[in-house]
Amino acid sequence: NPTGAKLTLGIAAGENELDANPERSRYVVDRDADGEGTVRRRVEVALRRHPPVGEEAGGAEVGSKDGHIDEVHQAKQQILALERKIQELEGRIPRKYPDVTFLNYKNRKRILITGGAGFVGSHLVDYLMMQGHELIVVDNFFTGRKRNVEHWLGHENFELIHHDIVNPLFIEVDEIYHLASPASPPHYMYNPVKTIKTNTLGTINMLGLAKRVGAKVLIASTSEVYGDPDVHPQPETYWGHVNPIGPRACYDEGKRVAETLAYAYAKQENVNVRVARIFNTYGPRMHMNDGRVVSNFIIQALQNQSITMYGSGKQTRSFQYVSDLVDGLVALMASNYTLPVNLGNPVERTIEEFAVIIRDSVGCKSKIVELPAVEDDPQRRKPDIARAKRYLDWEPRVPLKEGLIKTIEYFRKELARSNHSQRNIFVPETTEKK
Ligand SMILES: O=c1ccn([C@@H]2O[C@H](COP(=O)(O)OP(=O)(O)O[C@H]3OC[C@@H](O)[C@H](O)[C@H]3O)[C@@H](O)[C@H]2O)c(=O)[nH]1
Repeated sequence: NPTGAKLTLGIAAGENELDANPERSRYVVDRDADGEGTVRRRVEVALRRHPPVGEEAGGAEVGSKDGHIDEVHQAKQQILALERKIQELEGRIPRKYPDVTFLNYKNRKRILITGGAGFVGSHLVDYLMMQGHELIVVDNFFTGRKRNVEHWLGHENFELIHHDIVNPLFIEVDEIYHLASPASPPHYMYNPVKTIKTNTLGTINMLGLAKRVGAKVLIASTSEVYGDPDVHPQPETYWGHVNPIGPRACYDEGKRVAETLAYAYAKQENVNVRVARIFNTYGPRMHMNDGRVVSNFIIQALQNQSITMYGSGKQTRSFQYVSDLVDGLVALMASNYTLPVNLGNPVERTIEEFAVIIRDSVGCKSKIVELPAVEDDPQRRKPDIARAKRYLDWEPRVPLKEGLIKTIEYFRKELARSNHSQRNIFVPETTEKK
């Protein structure tokens, strides 16, 4: 609560009046009179009808003193529950924003981040906000969540717009980080047409906006443009090996078109573009139901469930921690380098090794089970990051073990939170074949 005003619990019918209230008592939770009235919640608590003494013939029992005590006790319990809820809500409203750097008008940029409420986007928001820039976050909340950016809500440098970039957007900005798109295979395969639209129409809209207002635009592409690669590790000069009609094509080909569009706008319309090919990334704020290997394995391990390996587990990936990616994105935007740049951690591991690392890091006894392989699953993946090193002076700094500790801690809290609010076992989304 930025104003410092206290939330208070007001009781429309005070405790002493409960006896006299025949129908319901209404509890109104409101702020102190701070003039804002922004948080206002009403909770109606249905009470058992308590007729005034003597209302019912021979009803001495109903209106008895014991009945009374019951109801007062019940009401007290409900008040306690409400008070706990208020404490929880108060905790969620930041009392104070992090201290952002002050930038003067000349150095402060207006920056649009599409998908800014998502996993990667929200970390980038934090970084750029701390640097003192003005941020406009656009998200359709398909996979993004308000929770990821709620700590900035109300800040004078921050704006959140619920908008789907498949539709045009007319705003004035200096830079655009175009991150919007589902990125987890089960999510992007869930609605392939929407995934293609986001990466084609959405990208056209962002490039059109960049052209109109003269903004620099960074397109978030992916290691998936290399498909199931027959060159290893993958340099940016490799053209890839993608099945254009397979289940992953909506994303792989969508991102390939996004890159093609970027360079077409650069050539024809002089738009200043940057293209980041992002390799597998993990960290806090991944959705529990993300469905990618990091979140699935950690959640399974934390619950002592079997760790689900798709196929033999001999396929490889290279995992980068999200803060390294954010550094790379910012460095790329700031650079003069316009060709695609791989951003990923080149330490490669098999998925089986990865399962063991997670199990050991969590310290559980989960079995590692083999499920049917995923169609068109890339078999080897490792970025060649020579270009990023040379032109951005960038390379990942966070070792896997260190990043995993933070990520496991995050998922531990997420699980506690979800168990508290609903069920006991959380089953991560998997592409397990039935
Ligand atoms: O529960 C699981 C989930 C996944 N896996 C396997 O783990 C590997 C990694 O799978 P993920 O779903 O995490 O991610 P993928 O590498 O397939 O795709 C990712 O590539 C890079 C990014 O652009 C995207 O975030 C995403 O498309 C795959 O071989 C997959 O089959 C499992 O063995 N078990």
